[in-house]
Amino acid sequence: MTVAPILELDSVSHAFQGPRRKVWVLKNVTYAFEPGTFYTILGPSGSGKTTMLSLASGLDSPVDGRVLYRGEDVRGMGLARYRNRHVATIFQSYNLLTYMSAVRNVTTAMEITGVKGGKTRAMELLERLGLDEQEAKAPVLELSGGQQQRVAIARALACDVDILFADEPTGNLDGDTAQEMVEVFRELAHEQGTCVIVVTHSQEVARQSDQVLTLTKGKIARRGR
Ligand SMILES: Nc1ncnc2c1ncn2[C@@H]1O[C@H](COP(=O)(O)OP(=O)(O)OP(=O)(O)O)[C@@H](O)[C@H]1O
Repeated sequence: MTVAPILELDSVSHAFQGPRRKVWVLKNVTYAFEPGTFYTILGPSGSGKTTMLSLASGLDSPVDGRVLYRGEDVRGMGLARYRNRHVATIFQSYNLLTYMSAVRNVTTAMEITGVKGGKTRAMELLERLGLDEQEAKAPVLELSGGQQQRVAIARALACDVDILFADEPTGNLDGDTAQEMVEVFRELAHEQGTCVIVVTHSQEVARQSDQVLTLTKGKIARRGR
C-alpha cells in the first residue's frame, strides 16, 4: 500500500551569496516524506543538512523548486502559517523562554497556536516525558540539558503538529538521555503517526530510525536503512 506523502521536496536547490558568486548548497533535491516515519539525515559538515531542514520547515524558501505540504506549495500557503499550524522544530539550543517555567513554555506555545487544553494538558505531556511537578514548575534554566530537551519536545507535542523537525537534538545529551529521546521520536512516529525528521551526526541514532538520508555536497547520495 502506498502512503500519500505529507511533505515533498520537489527539485529543491538553494544557494547563498558568497564573496564573489552564489554558492549552491542544495542541488536539485527531490524526496517524499511519509507520515508515521522516523527519518534521520546524515552527512558531513557543510553537506547542506541544516539548510534542507530550514527549507522543509518553512524558515526559508528555496531559490529553485518547491516544498509541498500534503500536495500544497507552502509558499502559496504562507510560510508563517505552515510553520505555525503544521510543524514544530527543535533546535540544539531548544529555543525555550528561559525565564519561564517548563509548563508555561508549553502553555504559551499552545496559546499562540490556538490549541486547547491549557495547563492540565501541558502538565500531562511533561509528566509523560518524565518531568515531575516540581520540575515542571521550575524556571527552565534550572533544568538539565536533557530535561530542557524534553520541555522542547512537550511543547512541540502540545501543538498537535504532524511534522517534527529536530537539528542535532541529542548532540549535547549523555548516552542514556539521548537514547530516551530516540525512543520518544520512535513512539511519536509509530504511535501518533507524526513524520519525524532528525538531522544527526550519530550513526547510532540513524541506525534506530526507519529511513536514513545521507547528504553529500548538497545531494542525497544514499537513502536506506
Ligand atoms: N546563512 C548562510 N549564509 C551563507 N552561507 C551559508 C549560510 N548557511 C549555510 N551556509 C553554507 O552552506 C553550506 C551548508 O551548510 P549547512 O549548515 O546546511 O550544512 P550542515 O550539513 O548542516 O553542516 P553541519 O553538520 O556542520 O551543521 C555550508 O558551506 C555553509 O557555510
